[in-house]
Amino acid sequence: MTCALAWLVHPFLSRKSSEIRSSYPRQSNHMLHRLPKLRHTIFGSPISYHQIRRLSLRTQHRRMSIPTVTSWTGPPILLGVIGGSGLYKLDSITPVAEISITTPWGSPSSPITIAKTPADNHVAFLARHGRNHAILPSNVPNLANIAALKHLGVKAILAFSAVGSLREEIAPKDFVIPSQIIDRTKGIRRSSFFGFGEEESVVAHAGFGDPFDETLRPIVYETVKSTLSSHPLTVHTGKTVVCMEGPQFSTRAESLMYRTWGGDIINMSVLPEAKLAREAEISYVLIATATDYDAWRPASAAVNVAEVMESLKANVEASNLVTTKVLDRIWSEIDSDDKPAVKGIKDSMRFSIMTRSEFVADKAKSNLRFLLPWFAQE
Ligand SMILES: CSC[C@H]1O[C@H](OP(=O)(O)O)[C@H](O)[C@@H]1O
Ligand SMILES: Nc1ncnc2[nH]cnc12
Repeated sequence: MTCALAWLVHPFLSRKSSEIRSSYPRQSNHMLHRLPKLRHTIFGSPISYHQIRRLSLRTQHRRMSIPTVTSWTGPPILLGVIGGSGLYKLDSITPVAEISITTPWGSPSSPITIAKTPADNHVAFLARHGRNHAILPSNVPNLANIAALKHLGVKAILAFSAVGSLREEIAPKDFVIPSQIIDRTKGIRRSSFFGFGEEESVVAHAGFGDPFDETLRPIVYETVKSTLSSHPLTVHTGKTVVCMEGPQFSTRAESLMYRTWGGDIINMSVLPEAKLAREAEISYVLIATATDYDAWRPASAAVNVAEVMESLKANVEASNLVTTKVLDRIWSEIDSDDKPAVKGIKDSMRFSIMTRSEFVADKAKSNLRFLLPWFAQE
């Protein structure tokens, strides 16, 4: 049944291939000539639009009619968007290129789409569970996702997540911009760029008291609220998200316990994503969309995938509407290093790393410089 439902809601699977092809604007060679500012390189050498065009035709993504590149030298990409369940692409903004990046921590969940907002700002989008939703929450390559976005120059991430509601007043289809997190993951996900792998001998303790960026959170809340003001739903903020391991949903006893702990909503994805963004010195905000009442309501059936899917379609439509406004609004808060949302986090890890650089192995240094270019340079 799960498969059948996934098939129904998945935007690619549920549509004919001809529809998919035509949903992306075609860029003729002529149009590409009219974008002189977009310069791409492959292995450091500049390549022409004709080469990009030829390359892209060789890939499976040619049906999207956007070039596939391995690095980006076009306009700055200050904002990253991570799409969650149901949000495998952004329909409301214009894709201009696709980037395949490999990081010291592997490849991201999906190729990264560079897309243009209505105000012509370039943002990077990736699908957390992959475009075919084939990656379980416990298996999401969070380090690669965050490192790839940071490497592209991203200063803030707007993440989307489908969540269960632990409160009567948060109804399915409501939006929540949470302010706190309770960690109920089970230690099976790597949750730090430090202390593991090549970076085993590097100790760092990032501050995480306010897990979401407190400058951007109220701005995102106000923008989402005004964008959806005519919709029959409520936008909440100042709530706590419980992040559980999954993939199974909670028992009724667990769901009731999370309520006594102060949990308001529950998902399986915000961690370690938010922790890794903090270590990468990227401001992070979550837009959560409620899909169900989890398992705490005595008279209601406990959540199942069918219930989640039912809300998901409306949530995805509303999320696409929200992105048309919120991306440019966030951009205006991060377009210079003097803005509080950038200033507050830039260089913050300089004061969190305990290990002196002379004790760090060369490989660990080069890996960490992919993320934090200033690391061990002095
Ligand atoms: C599809 S129900 C459970 C699944 O949905 C949420 O995913 P995401 O946060 O990526 O939207 C939740 O965290 C679980 O991974
Ligand atoms: N009830 C729930 N528990 C965990 N993650 C979810 N994502 C959507 N609904 C959820």
